[in-house]
Amino acid sequence: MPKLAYLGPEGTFTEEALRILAPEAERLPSPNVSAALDAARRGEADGAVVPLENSLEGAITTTLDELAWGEPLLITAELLLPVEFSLLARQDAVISRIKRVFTHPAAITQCRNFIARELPDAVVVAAPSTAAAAQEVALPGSPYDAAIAARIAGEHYGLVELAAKIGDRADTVTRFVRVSRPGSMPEPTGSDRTSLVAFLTDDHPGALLEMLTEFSVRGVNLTRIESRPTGDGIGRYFFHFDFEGHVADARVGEALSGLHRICEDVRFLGSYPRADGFFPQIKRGMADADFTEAEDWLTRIRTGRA
Ligand SMILES: O=C(O)C(=O)C[C@]1(C(=O)O)C=C[C@@H](O)C=C1
Repeated sequence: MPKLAYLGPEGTFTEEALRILAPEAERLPSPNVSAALDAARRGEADGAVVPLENSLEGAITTTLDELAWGEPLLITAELLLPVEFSLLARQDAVISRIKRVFTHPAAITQCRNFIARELPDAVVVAAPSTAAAAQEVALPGSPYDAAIAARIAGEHYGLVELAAKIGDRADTVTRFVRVSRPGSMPEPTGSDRTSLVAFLTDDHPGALLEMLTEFSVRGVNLTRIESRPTGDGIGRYFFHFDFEGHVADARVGEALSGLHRICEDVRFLGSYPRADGFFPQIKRGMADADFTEAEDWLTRIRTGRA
């Protein structure tokens, strides 16, 4: 039975994602995303499940940076989880008397309208996770009056639900990934995604365009691009890419080789089945057979057999 670290404690959305991605796994709650990934790196767990992006808020930057800089980890699976938030408090609480709210920063962003409308005078404080907030609010002497978390966290920590579905949008989803130490990779399915980070050699006009061209000329469709600061000064960025296809696909392999040639460094973050099951249309001339045929043609020319 694999052991997977996750952003805990019990009752986080990440735990819900883990239960769906790996129902058989033993669960190791961690206090934050970095700790969950470190548990996987150190071998205390066989892998980890962490949030990567949200349909309303965008990238979970801690996860992006951890995957870019720390000891390499590979994404082996992804999951899209609808997220619904509740306002949770101790027994007998009333909304009008809530002055201090505790929750994860991602939840603050996703419930901005509710907070402005229903809790205009409340101070909202960032918690390590939504479930950590619920756990804290349940303590008798807690300085917080309410938590914003999943309903299940309220049930788990004995809180009452003062308001349900308080997110700004009903259709918000968070994308979670399962990661493990480099080793075996999921086989291509035809409905795959690949992730990587690329570091520029130097800053020059068209540097990003040159990287994008490596994808574009091979018909590789990007599904996410993100720039993140390198930390070396204002204006210094590296890039995260998610795109359709598997590293075993010729067009993806060629795009990766191209990036490797023009970038200072490229870190491969894994090829894995897409959660939405979408099978992309492969552009004319970009299927594996087209690459093989072109390679054979070139060999015939080079060996004087054309
Ligand atoms: O705090 C949690 O419950 C989490 O699993 C983290 C997290 C996130 O980082 O985005 C996950 C889903 C929601 O978008 C809000 C918080």
